[in-house]
Amino acid sequence: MIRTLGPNLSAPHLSANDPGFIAVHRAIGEIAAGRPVIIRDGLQAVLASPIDGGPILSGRMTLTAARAGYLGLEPAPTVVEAEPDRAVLSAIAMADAADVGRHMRAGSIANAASELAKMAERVPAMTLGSASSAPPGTLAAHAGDVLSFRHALAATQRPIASAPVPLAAGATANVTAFRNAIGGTVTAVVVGDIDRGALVRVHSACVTGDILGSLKCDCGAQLRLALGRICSEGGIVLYTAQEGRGIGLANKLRAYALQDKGLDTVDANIALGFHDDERDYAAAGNVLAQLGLSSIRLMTNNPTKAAGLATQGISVEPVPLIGPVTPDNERYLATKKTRSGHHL
Ligand SMILES: Nc1nc2c(ncn2[C@@H]2O[C@H](COP(=O)(O)OP(=O)(O)OP(=O)(O)O)[C@@H](O)[C@H]2O)c(=O)[nH]1
Repeated sequence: MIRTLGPNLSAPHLSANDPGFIAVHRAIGEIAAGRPVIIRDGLQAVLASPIDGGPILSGRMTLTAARAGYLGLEPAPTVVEAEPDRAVLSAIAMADAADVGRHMRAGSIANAASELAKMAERVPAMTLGSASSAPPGTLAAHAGDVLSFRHALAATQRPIASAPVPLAAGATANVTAFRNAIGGTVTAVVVGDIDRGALVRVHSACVTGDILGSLKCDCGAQLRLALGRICSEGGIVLYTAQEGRGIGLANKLRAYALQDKGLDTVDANIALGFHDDERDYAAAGNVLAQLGLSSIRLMTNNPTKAAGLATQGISVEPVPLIGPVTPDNERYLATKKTRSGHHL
């Protein structure tokens, strides 16, 4: 049983109506579309553009601590200075080996640039240019607001619509779409009367496993097992939009390509500049609280997930959820056990 010390009371610095929050939301859209944005901090202002899709602004590019460490540099946020060439910079940002020349420790603007790229589901490496060269109308966001954004966003989940849905797993669920201030969803699938100690699965989206039936992971099998259990015993599946452990589908497919070259699932994430797991459980905790639950039996083998929900003020008793081991997912599951500490 994982017990909490109390709800997470640290107040977000931003609220969804603040101009700073709205500016970051728009900046994420710009980066997702491959357009540069200005990032300000105090009197400083820098133009930033994603290496995977945006224009190359110069040979200066941000790297996360994870990517810097992977390249053999000090594992700290870094700015490299290289030839202003897409192939050279892309190799430094995401190839499995690359030579880095001049580099220096990154400041808050470069950190915010990498964070914006992550939130736009791009590789977290941004080329940097002079803000004075930005075309009129270029969006600007403040570095501090970028770095506070996720925390503020998690508190904005609201139920939008509900309907009964008959499930192949054997019961009719009440399905509710929760939406946050920028449209991100958590889907709550509720069967039966929910009370203290309810059986809950907080499932991270996996298009390949859940929908396509990929055999590389155990996600689809776990989802079906969890739906089967709530249909027979009552409970909740929260389907959260955290594809690829929070890096997004395109980056997960990049990670798969690196895995085919020999990296395991943890190192593939790190090679792309991400943590091995980019998820947090603030949105899921927020939705569980709105469903009136402060104490749950959580179907998971992942101690980080149980601890993540506990920091949101939910008392968690983990319940194992073991899918079949197959030749295709054997290595993936072994890595989850030995490197990510899953109880398998
Ligand atoms: N980055 C990355 N994500 C993956 C990979 N395989 C599956 N995923 C994603 O991992 C998430 C599921 O995480 P898992 O670690 O399998 O399981 P978990 O949810 O942490 O743990 P359980 O609660 O025990 O299932 C989903 O978002 C999948 O899209 C992979 O090789 N790389």
